[in-house]
Amino acid sequence: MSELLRIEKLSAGYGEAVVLHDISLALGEGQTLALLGRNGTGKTTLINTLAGATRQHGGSIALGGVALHKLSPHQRAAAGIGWVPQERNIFKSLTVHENLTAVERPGAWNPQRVYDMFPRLAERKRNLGTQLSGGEQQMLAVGRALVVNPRLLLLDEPLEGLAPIIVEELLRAIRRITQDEGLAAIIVEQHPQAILAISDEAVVLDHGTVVHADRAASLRAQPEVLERLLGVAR
Ligand SMILES: Nc1ncnc2c1ncn2[C@@H]1O[C@H](COP(=O)(O)OP(=O)(O)OP(=O)(O)O)[C@@H](O)[C@H]1O
Repeated sequence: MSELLRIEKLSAGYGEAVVLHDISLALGEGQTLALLGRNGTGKTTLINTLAGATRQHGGSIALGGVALHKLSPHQRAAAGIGWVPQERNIFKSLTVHENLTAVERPGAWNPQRVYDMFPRLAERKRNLGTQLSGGEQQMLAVGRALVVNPRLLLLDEPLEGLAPIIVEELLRAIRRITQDEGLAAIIVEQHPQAILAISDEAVVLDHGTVVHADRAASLRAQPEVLERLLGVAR
């Protein structure tokens, strides 16, 4: 398996404030990484740093051997970063279809494939972003990241605040994207059960640094470690 992402001795934060310290990790092509940790431990900051939305103070990030440091968020999207931020950030004044076509780039994913995966979005094709439920907005945010045809998908708490039936639908889609289609992904979650089950690797952050890294299946099989690191048994 060839390497897709390499982060070395990364420190980053907001303005002068340094939130992430000395983070090193690597991810292979097609692999899924569960990024775990309690509230406020730096998960979103790491995702935002990969997407280019924070200030990098030191260290390096390379995607497919290309250094990201000097690239803007837009250039990082072109380099292969697909970002689904915690706030979803869909274009609320555009229709579902326009949200997808506005950012579409050539590749395997196109709006029709997104509609095949999320039939609810196909039904809402001509609705504005303001007319969507939270779950539909999240599906659109995932679809919008996919039609950019990224090499690495970043999902920041994609299941947060959604009804159980929508969580199931999104989990099925994420499984299809990462396992069947083999797209590499980093998925942030505070509640590890569902995400560890569909991930290859797991990293736990605390106080802005990596405190545990393991195969996802191995971490999932150690409830006492999960309890100690995250305060949950499974
Ligand atoms: N815009 C910001 N400016 C300054 N500090 C920030 C900003 N956003 C987050 N922080 C700080 O960075 C630290 C890590 O926050 P972050 O949101 O990355 O954690 P998290 O693990 O994603 O938490 P959560 O699960 O609550 O989203 C926190 O101490 C937070 O207060």
